[in-house]
Amino acid sequence: MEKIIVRGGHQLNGTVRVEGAKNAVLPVIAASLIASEGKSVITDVPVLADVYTINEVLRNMNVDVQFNAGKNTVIVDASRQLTTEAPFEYVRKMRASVLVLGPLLARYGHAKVAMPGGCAIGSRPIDLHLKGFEAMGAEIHVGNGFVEANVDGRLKGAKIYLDMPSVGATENIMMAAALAEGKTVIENCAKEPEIVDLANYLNKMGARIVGAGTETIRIKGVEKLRGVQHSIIPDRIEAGTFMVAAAITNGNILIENAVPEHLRSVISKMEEMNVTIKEEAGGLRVIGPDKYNLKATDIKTLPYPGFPTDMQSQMMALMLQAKGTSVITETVFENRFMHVEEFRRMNAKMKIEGRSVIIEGPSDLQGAEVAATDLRAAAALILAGLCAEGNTRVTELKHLDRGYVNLAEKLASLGADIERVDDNEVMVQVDYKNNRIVAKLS
Ligand SMILES: CC(=O)N[C@H]1[C@@H](OP(=O)(O)OP(=O)(O)OC[C@H]2O[C@@H](n3ccc(=O)[nH]c3=O)[C@H](O)[C@@H]2O)O[C@H](CO)[C@@H](O)[C@@H]1O
Ligand SMILES: C=C(OP(=O)(O)O)C(=O)O
Repeated sequence: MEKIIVRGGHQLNGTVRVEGAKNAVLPVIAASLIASEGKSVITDVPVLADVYTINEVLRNMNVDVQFNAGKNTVIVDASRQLTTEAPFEYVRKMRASVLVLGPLLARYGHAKVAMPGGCAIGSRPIDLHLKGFEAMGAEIHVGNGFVEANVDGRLKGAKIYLDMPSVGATENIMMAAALAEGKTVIENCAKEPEIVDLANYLNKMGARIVGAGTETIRIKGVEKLRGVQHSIIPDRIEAGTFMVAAAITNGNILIENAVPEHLRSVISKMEEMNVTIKEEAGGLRVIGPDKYNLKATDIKTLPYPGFPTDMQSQMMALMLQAKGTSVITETVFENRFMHVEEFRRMNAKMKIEGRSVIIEGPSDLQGAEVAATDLRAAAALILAGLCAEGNTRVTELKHLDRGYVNLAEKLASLGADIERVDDNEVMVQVDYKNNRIVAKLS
């Protein structure tokens, strides 16, 4: 079993560049299914396991997908006749596979996708996606582990109010509505930067979408969309993860390509904790205070522009180092605290009370063997390892590889003592496409 070994106690300094956003590239690649003419050329694509998975989902439907990982480019040609199914083997690996539902339904009037189950962070139903399609005239049938959607002719534009601002439902409905007959209005929709990126992409393809990034998105359906070029926005969660790496090690890191406007809630909370953050031409500079000058604070995760749930576990690692009592309340997912037990194995002083975690800091963290429970938990445990005494061994790296490109290598380039090793603790390099070791480095 592969693991990452971190030996704590090193200050991180230097420059690091963030990749294109995982949560933007997945819907953008899914949306490429709608283009019945031309090729889509997607650039700034991060080389992640999830990108390989979404590419496989599309190939399985007869889409021609070329991934040039060296150039961070995916070229999608969906102009031939496609099949309209996504089996469980893909949805199980990556829930974002359900994002093919909207594009397929809009283009072919039919889609069949395996029902995603729950996962380590909560039950994660897709009822709001399905309600949206139903409002546009689709018939939905759920059975035998699949959801099947059908419509005679084209979907019809509709007024759709989302009970909660779901990112995936907003994306799926927006993609479906782009090809529907007439006008669709989505109210109480998600406002994440990744929604805006997807709307920009669809508009370049010929869609007519306004209001992305606000509570109400209006879409005038068109008959056809064509392939275009699009570059993916930078990953705000990867940027936030490096912000914590600087803050937790009393380091000084310039995070290139970070977009400050996408990180306002994270910046403001870290500033409250005494972290210095400067916007520079090249990106964001983050300077951590001495361990005993990090101040405790409270956070509550919320839909954007609130504090992102995808930064919750990394902030928890930082709060373990802060002086005083910090409280984290998770309101987006019902069960995103699996990492708490792992932190406890590292001598963290914290307890769960309902949807909150109460952290008494600063903890004298001790290295231990810990298992990643989801991808952000993987990053958070590595971050805690950066300031723990002794060796921290993080296992279950399949979660990490879904969402971070070479995190260990990037942290090492900033001065961390960290390596990825195989069973025999020999340092390795990994091929994310085939999920196997390609080189032993020591
Ligand atoms: C690939 C991707 O972009 N993933 C992100 C996306 O996930 P995802 O799109 O799955 O997250 P949602 O915004 O849909 O989920 C938010 C909440 O709404 C609930 N819900 C959602 C849909 C639905 O039909 N019914 C329902 O009840 C979910 O269970 C959850 O409690 O947004 C999350 C919230 O910012 C992030 O943590 C994920 O990293
Ligand atoms: C929860 C996440 O992703 P996903 O929705 O793909 O599981 C995440 O990126 O932290």
